[in-house]
Amino acid sequence: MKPVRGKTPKKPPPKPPKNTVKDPVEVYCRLRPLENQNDFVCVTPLSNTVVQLVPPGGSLAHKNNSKEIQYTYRFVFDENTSQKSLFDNVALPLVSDLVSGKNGLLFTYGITSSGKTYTMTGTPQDGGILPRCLDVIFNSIRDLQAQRCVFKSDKMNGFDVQTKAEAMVEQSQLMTMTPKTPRAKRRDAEFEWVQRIPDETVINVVDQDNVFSVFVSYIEIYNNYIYDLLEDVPIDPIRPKPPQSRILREDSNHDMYVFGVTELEVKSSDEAFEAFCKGQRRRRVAHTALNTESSRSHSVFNIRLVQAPLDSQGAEVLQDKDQLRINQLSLVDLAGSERTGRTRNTGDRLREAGNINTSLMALRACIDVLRENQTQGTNKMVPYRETKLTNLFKRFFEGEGKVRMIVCVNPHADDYDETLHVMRFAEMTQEVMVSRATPVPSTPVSLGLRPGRGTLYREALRKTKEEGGNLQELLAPGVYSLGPPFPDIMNYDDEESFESIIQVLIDRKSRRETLLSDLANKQNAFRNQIIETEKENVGMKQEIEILKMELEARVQQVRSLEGKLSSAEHTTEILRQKVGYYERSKQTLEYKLDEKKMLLSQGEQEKQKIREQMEDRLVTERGRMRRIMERRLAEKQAELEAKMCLTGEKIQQLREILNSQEDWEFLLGEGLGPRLVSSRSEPRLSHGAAATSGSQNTPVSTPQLDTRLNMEQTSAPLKSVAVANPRHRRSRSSGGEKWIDHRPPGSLEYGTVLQPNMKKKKSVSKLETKDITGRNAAQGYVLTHQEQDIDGDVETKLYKGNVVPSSGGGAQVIFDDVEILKQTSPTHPYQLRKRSFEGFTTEDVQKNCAVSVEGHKKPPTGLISAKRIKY
Ligand SMILES: Nc1ncnc2c1ncn2[C@@H]1O[C@H](COP(=O)(O)OP(=O)(O)OP(=O)(O)O)[C@@H](O)[C@H]1O
Repeated sequence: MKPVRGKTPKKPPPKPPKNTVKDPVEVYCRLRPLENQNDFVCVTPLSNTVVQLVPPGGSLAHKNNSKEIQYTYRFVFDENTSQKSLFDNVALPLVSDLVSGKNGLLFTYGITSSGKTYTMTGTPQDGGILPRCLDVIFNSIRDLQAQRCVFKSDKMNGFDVQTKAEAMVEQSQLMTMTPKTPRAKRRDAEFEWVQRIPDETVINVVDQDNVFSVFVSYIEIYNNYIYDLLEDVPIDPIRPKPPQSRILREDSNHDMYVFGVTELEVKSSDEAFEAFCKGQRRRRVAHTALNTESSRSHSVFNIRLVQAPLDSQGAEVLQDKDQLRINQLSLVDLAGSERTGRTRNTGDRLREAGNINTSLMALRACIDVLRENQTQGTNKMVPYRETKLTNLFKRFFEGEGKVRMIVCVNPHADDYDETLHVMRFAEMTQEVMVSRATPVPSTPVSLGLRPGRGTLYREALRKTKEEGGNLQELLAPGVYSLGPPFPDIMNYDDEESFESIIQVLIDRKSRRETLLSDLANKQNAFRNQIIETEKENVGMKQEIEILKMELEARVQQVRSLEGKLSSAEHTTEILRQKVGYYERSKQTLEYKLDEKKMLLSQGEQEKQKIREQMEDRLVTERGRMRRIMERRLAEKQAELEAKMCLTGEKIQQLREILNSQEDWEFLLGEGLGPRLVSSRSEPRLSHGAAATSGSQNTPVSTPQLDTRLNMEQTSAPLKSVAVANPRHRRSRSSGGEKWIDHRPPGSLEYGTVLQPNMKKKKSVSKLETKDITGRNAAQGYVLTHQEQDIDGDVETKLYKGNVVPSSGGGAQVIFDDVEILKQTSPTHPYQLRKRSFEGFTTEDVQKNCAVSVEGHKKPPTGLISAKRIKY
């Protein structure tokens, strides 16, 4: 049968369903020893699983009064833990898984100088996890390694399988393509590594019917760029250029891989470690040349183990690509997790630190979402795509296998704040669950390959070698043949030939019997196995039925939830539209409000302007008024002073008259007639000339009211003016008294019954001296005064007084009553408004009357302007 070639294009077999059993991410804590034993520590292990953080004075937490915090991990390794012990506990199970066909991820995490690199790489004297992993892998697959180039990368993260002959051709091509150059003198550090003490551990679970090949790749993620550290392109230290970065691609299994990365097939741990050293060297040179810092990058060392079953004879690898098993152990040394603020970086360093943080933050974010999805049943998208690092890790978190993390801690008190973040994140990481790898038999039963064939073959090979047998013979027929080929029989008569044929047949018969009995045993075993499998099958079927029912119920539940979700989405959409509408309305209103505010402020400004103008005008007006008033005041003062001067002069004259003790009769005897004196400009003892002009100038329609009629002898000297004597006052009620009814020309008839009671009267339009002096003098006097009031009505005032003769022959009228007649309507044309004397409404009348009514102690009842009347 022609073997199936690895290059044959074939559809990959469907992936087996993912294992539902899940294990948490295992987190281990390692404390490194202090550099200076006298330094303060902030981290102390309390037990194998618990570690305690105590905030030192000066830390943020201490300022916030935080207390000590305890974190629990799968195991806590104190500062005395050896590299070997750590490896055995943490990494060895991952190596064991790898050779059993399972994936694994191990990463170290912590702040700078916490011992990540020490844990991962270690020292030549005491290797870390990486060299030990390589040692143990090769210790375990030592004799089971495939010939070089039997497995050949298909450049798409997979492998093809080649025959031995093809592999040989490939090898020779490789050798010619990469001629061996004389190795440069090893540096001391590398030489030390060559002399390292390897780990002797061997894993015994390795399938002896398989062959193995180990491939390693080494990449660095720096500023979110991936660099191939095993690439054979020299770096020019004089004119350094950044190396070519690599991209990530997805393979046919939807796993991410670094496209075009150099993957070296290594046949020993030394060779593998040399590749690692080469990568380290390249990393160092690149970082030195570009003046960057290697501890700020993440380094990923991938070990891929390819295994395939041996063919039925146990001699060669089965030429079936589908039977290849490719598993990976990734060892990751993450960059320091310190934050930018603490390191006070600038420029490129800041960007670098930012990128470290970005990828570490992205890792945290992925872990947070994973936790949430797993613990709360949500289905949020995990942001693996955020960074290259998380994208590479996706296959481990989403696929099957083990994920382990070593959180490295420097217990130094100065690092407390950063360490706190690291430990908190590490503890949370433990809540993430990863599917356990499904146990898959290394050689499928369907292939009908006999277990142990590899061992048998190798044993036969060893024996043949030892016994000096024909190796070719052993290799040619295979271990399960019935024996060596029939001898060539040239002559059938030859006895010896028959003998040898008989011997061969006997051997074959006995071998056949052995094989038959072996077959019968195998059949029995196989039958039993089938029965067992059948039983399991029945159980599984029942289980499947139950699961189906559960699934159906879940599907219903999902449908109902989907319905709710869609209605919620609908509601959300409506609400979103409403919010949009309100937002727009708000904007419009805000715009209007702004406009109003603007108008308001303009109005305010105008108001302010007007106010200022008015204030200016007021000030001007006040000034103007003040000037007018001052001028008037000055005029009045001057007038008053003039009056005062005149009054003083008159008083002086009066005093002189009084002092002269002349007889008043003498004055009357002079024959001087009385005359009407204007009271407006005259004092009580008026000057003759002034009195005459005052009486003549009074108009009829708006007469200037005289409240006193002082009838004096016109030619009398000034000193002859009489003083009113109240004792001389006569009563008007005496029925026989004679009245002078003085109506100035132009007076209107008032034709009412409300006439003053005057039996004897003499009507005059102009008062003569003789009317009130002498023997025929009247005793009463009535002055009719008419004027228009503010309502437009005619108001008639009848001023009544008594004529009192004065001692000098003159006479004086003393007013004691006024009647006011007012025409209010056509039917009652007149109405007596005031019956009794109520005082006088004009200032002049009051003034003169005040003198005339001297002697009254009280004003008459109903006096209108009592205060203005002097007694
Ligand atoms: N467990 C340990 N025992 C002894 N020495 C240790 C241990 N851990 C770390 N060291 C020492 O501490 C120093 C810093 O360690 P290391 O370089 O591994 O830190 P790191 O976390 O990798 O730092 P970076 O992030 O800068 O790469 C080294 O000199 C290392 O030898």
